[in-house]
Amino acid sequence: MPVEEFVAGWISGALGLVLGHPFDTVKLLGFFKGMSFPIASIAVVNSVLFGVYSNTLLLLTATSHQERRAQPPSYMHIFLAGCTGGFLQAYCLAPFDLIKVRLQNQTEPVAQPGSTPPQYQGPVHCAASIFREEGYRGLFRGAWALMLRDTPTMGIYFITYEGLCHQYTPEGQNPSSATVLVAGGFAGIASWVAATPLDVIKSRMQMDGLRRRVYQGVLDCMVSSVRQEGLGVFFRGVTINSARAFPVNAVTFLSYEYLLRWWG
Ligand SMILES: C[N+](C)(C)CCCC[C@H](N)C(=O)O
Repeated sequence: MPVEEFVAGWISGALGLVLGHPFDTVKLLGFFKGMSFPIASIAVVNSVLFGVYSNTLLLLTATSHQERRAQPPSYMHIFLAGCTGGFLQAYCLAPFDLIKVRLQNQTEPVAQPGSTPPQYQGPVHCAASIFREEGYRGLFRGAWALMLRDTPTMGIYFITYEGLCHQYTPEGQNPSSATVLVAGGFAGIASWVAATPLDVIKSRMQMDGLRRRVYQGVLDCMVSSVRQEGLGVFFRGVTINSARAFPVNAVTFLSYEYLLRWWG
């Protein structure tokens, strides 16, 4: 099994993440400041995404990453490989994302003298507390919504990227850096716009269970959110998600492409 894609996915994901971090922190007005935890989690998650995507394409089309420029796979195959990558990465992402959301939603200031300390002191403490209070399954709270969010939208992600690269690149050549940046940026926006409704639901499910369980499941969470707040609830955060998605995914795809060209 070719491993370059896993490594390239890891490094490129980390670079994109460094760029997107300020947006991510603003998004929930939280104080998720440390970089080491997100870097560690993106290492796993992005390498699973790109590694599984590329190896699924290899299975479906019997072409390696290098051969695919000359023999481009069909959009159906790209979509299926993207969905497979998205599904598996969502499973790996679930506990990390849960911890991120729980930490970002803590509004108490960090350890001020005299005040009650925040419930979670950091990522490791947060993971341990969830495990203690909500069990192993607690670490996967919201995982279903996350899989529903990422499976189709990672298909959209790769289709947009490959489609735009194909459109602006002469037959058989590698796309230029500018093309990769723009195609990557728009791939990020397209998939985030499509993912935002389930992103909202996912975050609510992840916050549920802290005190009293409010939602019975994904569907119940959707229905009661729409009843209380109207359909607009599904677009909450779509602007900030898109603003973040462009630079993050432009850099992610650029470094991914260049690392693979460099090694291949
Ligand atoms: C599928 N979904 C839209 C959720 C994400 C697509 C892009 C993933 C990228 N690591 C990022 O953080 O932007």
